[in-house]
Amino acid sequence: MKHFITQDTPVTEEVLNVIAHLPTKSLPAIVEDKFFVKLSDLNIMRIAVLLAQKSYDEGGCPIGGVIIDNNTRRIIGKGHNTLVQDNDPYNHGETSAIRDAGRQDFSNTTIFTTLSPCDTCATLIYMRQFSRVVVGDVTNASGNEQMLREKGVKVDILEDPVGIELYAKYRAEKPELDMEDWKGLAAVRKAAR
Ligand SMILES: O=c1cc[nH]c(=O)[nH]1
Repeated sequence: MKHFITQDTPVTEEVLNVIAHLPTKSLPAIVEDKFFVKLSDLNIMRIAVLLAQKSYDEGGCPIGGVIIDNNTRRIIGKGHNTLVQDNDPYNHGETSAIRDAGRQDFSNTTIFTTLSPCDTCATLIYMRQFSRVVVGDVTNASGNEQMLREKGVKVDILEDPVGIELYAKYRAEKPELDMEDWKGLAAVRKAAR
């Protein structure tokens, strides 16, 4: 059957939003491989930011992640933070995308994250041997980029102004949630002392 999104489909925000919302497992039936080849790093980061927006709209922390195969540029995993939605003390944008991709060899893949990875996500990124991480926001948070480079992960900064604005808005609205999510409950308690 012909794919719904083909190599001739223009790369628009609306199409990227559909891809963000579709289950990853359904993508091969709906999106032609040649469409993925057309997507630039900026386009993939937009998908991650649209996932961050989805989380924000659900009342959660606005951080999204997308994992692509370096050769085919096909999306093999994606997700967003669900600390609030799932009442899960640890489901970050990156871990959500990694869980979606499953237990596999990530050494020929790139993970896009809308926010600079926290200590735990950064550790997971090098422990699972990702070849590259693309970071969409080092304005609101940063710190693990150098460590990742030293561990052999290629780090590219590709800031997305919409994602940066969204995160700054959320932080201003929910500073405690931001701190709990990024630094843990220990940091929240320390700040309250
Ligand atoms: O890397 C991070 C940090 C905070 N929250 C996330 O979802 N990811």
